Amino acid sequence: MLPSCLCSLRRLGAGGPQTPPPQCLQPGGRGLLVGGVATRRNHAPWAGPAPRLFSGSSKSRLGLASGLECDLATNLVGQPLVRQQVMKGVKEFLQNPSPAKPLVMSFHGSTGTGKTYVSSMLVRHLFQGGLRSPYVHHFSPIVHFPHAEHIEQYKENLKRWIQGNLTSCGRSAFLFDEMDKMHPGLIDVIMPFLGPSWVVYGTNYRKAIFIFISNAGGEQINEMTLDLWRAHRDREEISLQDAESAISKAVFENPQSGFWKSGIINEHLIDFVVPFLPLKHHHVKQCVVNELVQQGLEVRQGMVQEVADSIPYFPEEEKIFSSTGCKTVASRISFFF
Ligand SMILES: Nc1ncnc2c1ncn2[C@@H]1O[C@H](COP(=O)(O)OP(=O)(O)OP(=O)(O)O)[C@@H](O)[C@H]1O
Repeated sequence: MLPSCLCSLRRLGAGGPQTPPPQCLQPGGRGLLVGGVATRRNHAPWAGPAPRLFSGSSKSRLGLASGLECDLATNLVGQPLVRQQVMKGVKEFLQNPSPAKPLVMSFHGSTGTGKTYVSSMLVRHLFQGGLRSPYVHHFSPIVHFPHAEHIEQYKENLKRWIQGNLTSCGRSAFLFDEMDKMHPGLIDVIMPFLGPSWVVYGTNYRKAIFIFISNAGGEQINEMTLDLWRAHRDREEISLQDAESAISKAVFENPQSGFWKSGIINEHLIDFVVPFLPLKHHHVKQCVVNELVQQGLEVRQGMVQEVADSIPYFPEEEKIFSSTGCKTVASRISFFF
């Protein structure tokens, strides 16, 4: 049973106007890691309380989780397993004032299935300002770690960046996009931050959130979903265990993957491996409707059908699952409107 629909509250500013986060804000607290180099030092020791959103009771933290749950239920199309897994992780984590380890989730699936969408939804509910919050750190290999020859420097910078920001504010989130494009070996530098150890370099890192996003395992998930469809079974019947082992195998066997031979996988540091399933035609139609509503445009069924029909589907013959998920929906609407 869903909680009463509170999801519009934060979007409308239920947390009040966008007040600057009073706590955890330290000089140099916003900065960018450009080309693997922090543009501002961010290591100021900070003894203040956690950000407002995290400093309340476990009840008020669970209120944030309810908002997320509602948003996922209302806007995320065709991914009940994702909803279930993400909410399980977030609720358990927020409920516990003293978590045993950071929350580490890894999102896998083919393009346009909602990985980035869900991660930004998650941080929007948990952090005022969402992706723009100074406590949310978003890394993209192409932007932040572009040159393989600088990997040692990147490792040092990344470790210092995480350490500095977690020393300043333990309730921070770190998003690693396009893990399949990350240089193998780089990500292992953050291993000490992902485990249950109480203190690393003098700080408790158990309250952080780490999210990895990648296409790795997407083909295997699609294949498993297709097999279910051929067996006349629901795509949601995909077993989490099977999906997890297929994903682990796929990332582990790919020498291009950021997780290749990674201790993060070996040491089982990921708490939730979240498979994003390929979307069907009717899901794409729902994405079109959502997009029209969001853009304030009139929803005309004929046009919804046309946009959904214009997207490529696989397998070639039966055309069951969208090859690009809902990714191109927004850009296509202008052609048909
Ligand atoms: N399951 C979904 N439910 C609702 N909207 C979706 C879903 N999947 C994708 N979308 C829409 O498509 C857009 C692109 O999706 P998103 O960026 O999350 O894809 P992705 O899985 O991260 O893809 P990629 O692997 O290419 O980065 C989203 O901003 C959202 O509007």
